[in-house]
Amino acid sequence: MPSRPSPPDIPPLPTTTIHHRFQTLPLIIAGSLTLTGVLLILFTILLYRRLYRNRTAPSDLISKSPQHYQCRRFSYTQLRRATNSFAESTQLGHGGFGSVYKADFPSGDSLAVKVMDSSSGSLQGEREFHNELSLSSHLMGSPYIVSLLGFSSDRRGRSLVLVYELMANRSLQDALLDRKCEELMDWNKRFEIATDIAKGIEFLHHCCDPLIIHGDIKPSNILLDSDFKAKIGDFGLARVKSEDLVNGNESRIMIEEEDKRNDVVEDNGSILEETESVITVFEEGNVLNLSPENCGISVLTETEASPENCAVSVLTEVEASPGPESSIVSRLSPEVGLETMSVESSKQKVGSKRDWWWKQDNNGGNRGGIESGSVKDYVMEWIGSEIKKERPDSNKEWIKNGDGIDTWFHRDDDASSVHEQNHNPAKRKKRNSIDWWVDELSGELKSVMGRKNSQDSGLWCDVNVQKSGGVSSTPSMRGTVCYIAPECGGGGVLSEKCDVYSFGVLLLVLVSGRRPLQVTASPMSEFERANLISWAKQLACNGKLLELVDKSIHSLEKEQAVLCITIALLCLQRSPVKRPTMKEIVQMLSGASEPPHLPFEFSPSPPMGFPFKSRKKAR
Ligand SMILES: Nc1ncnc2c1ncn2[C@@H]1O[C@H](COP(=O)(O)OP(=O)(O)OP(=O)(O)O)[C@@H](O)[C@H]1O
Repeated sequence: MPSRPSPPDIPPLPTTTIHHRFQTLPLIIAGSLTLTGVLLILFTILLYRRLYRNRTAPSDLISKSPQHYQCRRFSYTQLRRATNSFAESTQLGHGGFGSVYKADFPSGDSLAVKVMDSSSGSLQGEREFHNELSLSSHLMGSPYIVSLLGFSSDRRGRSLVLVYELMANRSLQDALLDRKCEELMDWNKRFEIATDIAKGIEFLHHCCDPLIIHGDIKPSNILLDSDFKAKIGDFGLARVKSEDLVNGNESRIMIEEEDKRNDVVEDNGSILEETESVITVFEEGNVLNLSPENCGISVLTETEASPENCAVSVLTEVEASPGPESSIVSRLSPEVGLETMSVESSKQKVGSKRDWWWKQDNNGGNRGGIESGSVKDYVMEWIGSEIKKERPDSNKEWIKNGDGIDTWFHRDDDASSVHEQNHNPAKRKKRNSIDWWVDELSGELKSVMGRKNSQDSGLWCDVNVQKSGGVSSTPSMRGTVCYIAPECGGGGVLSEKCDVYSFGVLLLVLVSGRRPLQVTASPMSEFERANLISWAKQLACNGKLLELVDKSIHSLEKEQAVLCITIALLCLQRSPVKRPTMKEIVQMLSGASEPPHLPFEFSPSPPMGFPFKSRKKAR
């Protein structure tokens, strides 16, 4: 029998191979698991970093390393030693996002050191830090700009410090309004300061490359050296002029907007209707903070409240006639009507509401600071409490009877009436004093957004509005209440004409030696003077410009003073296109061009013979 072929011999697997396979499989699995894990971790880290960067760096500036910037890097220890561990005795002042210290180095040099406050977790200080650094190289070469000399920052960006040249007399705010330095009582010095500031802004707008808009011109950002020569500082809000602005697109939009607004004004003859309000964009870290400490309403004592202080007289009137502070509140409210219109980039009208500023309260959004009630009530309550502190026995009759103050508010001897009677007899629509008082507020305060204590307490309400960093053209930039142009507040478009407006307010402050809004204890009849801008307009209409000049000034050059006020009023025109450029202003101040005429709406009728000799220099 044939034998069945035996199946081919399958060589048995070597036991080592089987063993090896059993050994490598788990290794392979473990290896791929580890690799996947590592990749996942890397991916997560990258994702986190990207998200974190987006959250913290709205401008691409922040992604740049500090080494990118051109000024010197100081070690934190070096600065700490030079400031005696940032001792209070070395503090020069403090702003919304940090304190400034005098740093004395072993070399004998003294510098100013600004420590950005990071304690609140706000990103604004960080933004300003990077903004200043990125612009510093463009700002060199002007004698009218404070030099940024260096910085210090650790790798995690927790301690951010900027180092500047030391300006021995600190800010104009401090020297003129707080310390009332004798040197500044000389008219020539004030005029020189005005001219230097104008030249500084002219440099930003017309000379430096790229052109820069400061965005926050105000006395606390004007610094004075040992000779009281002025330089512009604090470029935390500055930004490069955008292409649109360079190409004139912005002007076109503004002209169109202006034309529309003028139509409205024509319709109803009310300046209040002309006011443009804005949609407010609250950003992280910007909290409405209207605590009394932050409010710069000055209620001066009676001794301080000389007429030359242009003060509001609440106390005398409190005694003389009925009507409590609360009457002021009730009278103020209906008068402050604002048309709310978005000036976001879309230029789309998104809604309309009245009483915008006064009505904003803490009930919505991420605002904080006020527990209940409107800002108006809060501020007025504070004014009231200040008055009561001054005169605890103030007449209780006020509370029962508000007629007196009503009567006062309905006085119609204000500039509007003068103007309307002079220029437009057909439209004798009377506007009372409170209209004038609030006209400017409606423009400036609508964009109020909070920030922490600022020592720029020269303002009606020292609440610096939202600042946005970066030199990009994001529409979230803000300036400071009372100095910010109406069209720039609350996210409006920033143009160099916003700086021109702020310069106008600053010029009035410089000439009058007082804050833009100031409440004092002199006669109630002076209440209309509380708002410097509307008071200046009234005086212009009445042909009494020189009444605005600080009575403490000696060696006054009347012609120059009138020139300054006239330029200020030109700068304060609501229409940005009507405001002069900084180049024109420098020419006016230096006498290189013909002296300007008052804007039509503020000129008395018959037009005030402008008391200038021709100041134009022969070329
Ligand atoms: N280079 C400097 N030399 C001397 N003092 C300075 C200098 N820079 C700032 N100061 C003083 O420190 C104060 C605070 O300045 P800072 O720029 O921080 O805030 P501000 O301008 O007052 O307010 P904010 O920045 O909130 O608008 C100034 O008002 C000024 O008195």
